[in-house]
Amino acid sequence: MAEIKIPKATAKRLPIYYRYLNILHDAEKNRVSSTELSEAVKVDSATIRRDFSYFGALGKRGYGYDVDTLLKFFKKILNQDKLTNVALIGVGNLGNALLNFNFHQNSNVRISAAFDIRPDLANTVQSGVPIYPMSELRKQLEDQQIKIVILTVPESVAQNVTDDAVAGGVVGILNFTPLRVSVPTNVRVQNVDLTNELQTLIYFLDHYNDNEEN
Ligand SMILES: NC(=O)c1ccc[n+]([C@@H]2O[C@H](COP(=O)([O-])OP(=O)(O)OC[C@H]3O[C@@H](n4cnc5c(N)ncnc54)[C@H](O)[C@@H]3O)[C@@H](O)[C@H]2O)c1
Repeated sequence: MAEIKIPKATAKRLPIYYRYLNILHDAEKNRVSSTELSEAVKVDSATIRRDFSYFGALGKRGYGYDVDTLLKFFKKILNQDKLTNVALIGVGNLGNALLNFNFHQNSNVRISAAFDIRPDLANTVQSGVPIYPMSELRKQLEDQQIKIVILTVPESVAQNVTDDAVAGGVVGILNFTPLRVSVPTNVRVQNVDLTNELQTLIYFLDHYNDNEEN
């Protein structure tokens, strides 16, 4: 399962499919056609069929896709059957908001540790998450086997903090800072930029008058 290589665009759509399949499952639906799925998740059905084809012949002509089979499959591929602990570095405005937002309710991801340089924050608990001083970063990452961090520190320290996290064994970074951090090739960085997202939204509203994915 882990060896399946899928295009990035397909990988991005997997959580969307997964969420909708859960809704179907809760509604006790046994099967779904690519057309139905297409209308629900707003991805055209040819794309859905192509996406699913990367995983082998999962659908049957005239029957559609078996919801439970798909669900099991996606659960496995998205690692939803195991809890992933992530750490957050930088407990400021944005960091606090993310700590407050309980990821665990909707997914199997949980922020299990947070770090900050502010001495008054160290050894406190915010939104149920323990805050550690930066001096404990490596030890905690290693002890808790955390491989993913959310980066919400000021831009000026983002590279240094990234280097420390990578030295602690981190292989995935959700980067909220404006800096495009440099990492070794085995580390993956996902940048989140709300300004970009807003600009993309405005672009699509200006250029397309329906909400089909183009
Ligand atoms: N991607 C987005 O859409 C988006 C939106 C808002 C903010 N941001 C970015 O997120 C980051 C945080 O923004 P904010 O408003 O929460 O800032 P903030 O100043 O409120 O918080 C930053 C926190 O990082 C801590 N910190 C500073 N240096 C550190 C270090 N070396 N190690 C560990 N912790 C350290 C500070 O003590 C503070 O608690 C900034 O880089 C900002 O540009 C991104």
